[in-house]
Amino acid sequence: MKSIQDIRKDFPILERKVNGKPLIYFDNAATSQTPVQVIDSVVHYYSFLNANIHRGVHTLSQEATDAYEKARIKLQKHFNAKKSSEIIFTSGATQAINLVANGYALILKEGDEIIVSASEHHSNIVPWQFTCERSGATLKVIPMDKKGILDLEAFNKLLSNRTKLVCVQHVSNALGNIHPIEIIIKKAHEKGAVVLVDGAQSAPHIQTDVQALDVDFYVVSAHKMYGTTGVGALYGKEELLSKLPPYQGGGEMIKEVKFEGSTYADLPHKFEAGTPNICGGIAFGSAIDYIHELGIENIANYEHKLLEYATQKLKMIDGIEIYGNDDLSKRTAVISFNLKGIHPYDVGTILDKLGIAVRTGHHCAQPIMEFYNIPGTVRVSFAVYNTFEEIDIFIEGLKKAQMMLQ
Ligand SMILES: Cc1ncc(COP(=O)(O)O)c(CN[C@@H]2CONC2=O)c1O
Repeated sequence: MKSIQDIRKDFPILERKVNGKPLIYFDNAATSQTPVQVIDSVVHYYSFLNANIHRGVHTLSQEATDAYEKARIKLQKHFNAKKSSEIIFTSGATQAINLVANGYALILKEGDEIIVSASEHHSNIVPWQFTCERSGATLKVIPMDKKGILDLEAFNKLLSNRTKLVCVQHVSNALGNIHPIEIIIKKAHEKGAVVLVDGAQSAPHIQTDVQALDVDFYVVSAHKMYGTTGVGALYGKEELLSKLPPYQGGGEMIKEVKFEGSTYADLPHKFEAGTPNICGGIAFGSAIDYIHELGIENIANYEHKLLEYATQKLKMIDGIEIYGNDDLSKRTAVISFNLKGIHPYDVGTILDKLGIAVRTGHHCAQPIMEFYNIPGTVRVSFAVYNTFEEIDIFIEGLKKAQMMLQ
């Protein structure tokens, strides 16, 4: 992998100052920054390719279609899907989950059960509550321990022939814990249940092979993996997507429209109603190229070093409480913590004055905050362009905040 200094040159935003200080961007779990390779892809699209896709007779439309479908193939290869038609472009992980949840709202019935985990992001809880409200199915929750580790014994007891869906995150956005989805998928399949894995926080750091995992649905957001906002993808097994009713009607997704009734397009278009985020999809392909240029293993190994270094420095601060798995080998580079007697929001506000961007609050994981009986946490999350020196500045800033706020 090229040097971190050379990688940083790929991200123009890292030249920014915030409140007169060099930006230290530690909010990568919320959204990653965008390399010039992806920015150039956006500029190129609107400078040379912009046209509506799929049915245009003119050259521009064909070129834009080719670029969009090439990006789909890049995603297929990156996630090792059997077919490119198993990759559905969405506006992000949230829409991808809602697409599946709305379909199953028409399939499930009273007495069926959906299992989620106590660690989920709201995007992988609320859509399933909709599904249950609309179908009469029941939502069950895998509990976690005080380190945020899922209780697999309890999961086994929850599983039954009533279980139709198991929907869990691969990595916790609030704690960074990596969950054992291989075991979860195996156990769920033994009971005939379908598994959706929320890959929003894992895809930027963990190479995911959907066929090896035998996962049924897997969702990602481009903006968390060096792409742009407003685009993501759903992977689904062809045999399941074929049976899933579409929840968005309109152009693109039809074969024939008659007032007496309409027929749907083949995959993937059945689930891609309307004009998609063409530019975002093409730029997503450029983001995948960027990840391959650096090597996802190299990215993860470096981020892990940052995680170890920051954890070791944080643990030396009196009055700090760090949440999540103590075994850093089972974590991505996300650290949620609190300083005794200090509200996370106040810590984040002071760090911002020092040019340091962290996230504070419940991180769209309110059940986790309720479990710990806290209003929220301070969350730092690293990416491949962060440095050990930035961590040192952050630690000094944190100590300053603690002195000011105690
Ligand atoms: C685990 C997880 N699932 C789903 C989502 C939803 O992704 P989209 O917003 O792209 O649809 C997020 C977003 N992560 C939030 C966003 O800001 N900070 C976070 O931790 C997430 O972390």
